Amino acid sequence: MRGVWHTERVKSAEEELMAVVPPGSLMRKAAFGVATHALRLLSGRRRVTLLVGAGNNGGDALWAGYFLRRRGVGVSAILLNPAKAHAEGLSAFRRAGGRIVDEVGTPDLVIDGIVGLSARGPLRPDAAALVESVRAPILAVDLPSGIDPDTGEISGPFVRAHTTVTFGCLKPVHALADCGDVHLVDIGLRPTDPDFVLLDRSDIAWPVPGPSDDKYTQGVTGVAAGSATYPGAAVLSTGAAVLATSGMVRYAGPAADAIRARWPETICTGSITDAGRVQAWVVGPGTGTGSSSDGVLRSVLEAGVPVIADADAITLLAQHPTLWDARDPDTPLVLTPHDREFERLAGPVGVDRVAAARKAAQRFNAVVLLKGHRTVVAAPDGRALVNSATSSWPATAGSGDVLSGIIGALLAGGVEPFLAAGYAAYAHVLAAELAADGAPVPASGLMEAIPAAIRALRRS
Ligand SMILES: NC(=O)C1=CN([C@@H]2O[C@H](COP(=O)(O)OP(=O)(O)OC[C@H]3O[C@@H](n4cnc5c(N)ncnc54)[C@H](O)[C@@H]3O)[C@@H](O)[C@H]2O)[C@@H](O)CC1
Ligand SMILES: [K+]
Repeated sequence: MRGVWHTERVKSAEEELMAVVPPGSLMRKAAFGVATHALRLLSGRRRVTLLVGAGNNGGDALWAGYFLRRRGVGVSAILLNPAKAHAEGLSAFRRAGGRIVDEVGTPDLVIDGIVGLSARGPLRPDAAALVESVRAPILAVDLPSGIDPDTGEISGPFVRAHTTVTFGCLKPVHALADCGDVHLVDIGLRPTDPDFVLLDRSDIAWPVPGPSDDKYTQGVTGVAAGSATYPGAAVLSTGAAVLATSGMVRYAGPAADAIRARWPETICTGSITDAGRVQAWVVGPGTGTGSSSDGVLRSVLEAGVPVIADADAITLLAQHPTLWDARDPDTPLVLTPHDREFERLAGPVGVDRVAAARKAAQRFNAVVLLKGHRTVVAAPDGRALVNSATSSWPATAGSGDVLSGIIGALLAGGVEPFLAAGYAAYAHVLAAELAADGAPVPASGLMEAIPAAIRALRRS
């Protein structure tokens, strides 16, 4: 599990550290890390251009230029604001034989030291024009300039980085925006209590049966999904639950025939009232928002077991707030909105997706999984994680139905709701990657790759 810290917290941790280390040493450590990664990217080629802004980010770039010069690399620097360029960095760079130029030229690598942690908003026109003229790969110092450090928002021209070299700890931009390959350089910073986390494969403890388990003890997943119009949503959600657990899956709803035909191991009933006992309910995919769906959602919320409410269930909760009263406040609930569903429920997502999910999680006393290329999971107790897609293949019809089934299986297996949502998001992305293998994949293919994804997770 890797932590991510907001820039204000990073800056105060840096200030504390700077007070006890020799002046300038942090910047030189950071810059040495930049130069090391630049040499790797250059792999023998020898021309670098630095884009140098007015702050310490530019200072890092100039010191990196100094270290590169000492390794015999030809380094030129464009000073965006010559009067405010970092004084020590600039004199070291000049001493080492670095040149000040006006144009990017044709280097093998460009180092972006335009702005770092203190920047807000897109690149200004002069910087944007320079970046536009770059043809070489760009190594960003700390973060790609023009992208908001705390939210990853892109609101105008920005740097497309091949690689980002950052210092001390990860900041939100590294989890929420495309920074290329991200490398972390240790400068001695040791912040605690991250603002949110990123899960690694090795963090995921998928529930597996033990010698004394039977089909019931592993948790029975109930699925209340699908309709005459959308039986496929039920097939995908139920199938995902079947493949994500070796416990039992019960289906209740109007798509029972389709489920029986595709998933013979499922216990099917037409109605939620005679579904039997389950340890978690999945509700919402493809149910529609009519009065019978409203009744089903009410019954599920009253059942007193963990619930994952997806798709139409979210719209129903937004349309009929009295439905919330059906839920015992202690009943764990996971909501899995995409942006439009989120807006119906809690207002516009806005630019800070983590803050939006966190606020909604507190308001609804539920785990909120906000879907996207970067999926955010937030818990009512303030915990949050971000799970990045490795491609956009999961953005396909029915993909969300599959995700809901995986979450349901994990909830039924006793995984706590925040981690159930996080593990499911991770496995979902991995299944999509394995199934796609470079070509479009339908949601049914993604679903069929769930066992391969779990196998890969358990091997790591
Ligand atoms: N504080 C520390 O201990 C360390 C800081 N380091 C570096 O210092 C950076 C932070 O430095 P600073 O706080 O000086 O700030 P920045 O280098 O992020 O730049 C701030 C400057 O850019 C201007 N600016 C803000 N938004 C802009 C925009 N959109 N376009 C153009 N200019 C803009 C500001 O007016 C200010 O002059 C980090 O990102 C990192 O690279 C590293 O040297 C490691 C140690
Ligand atoms: K930068």
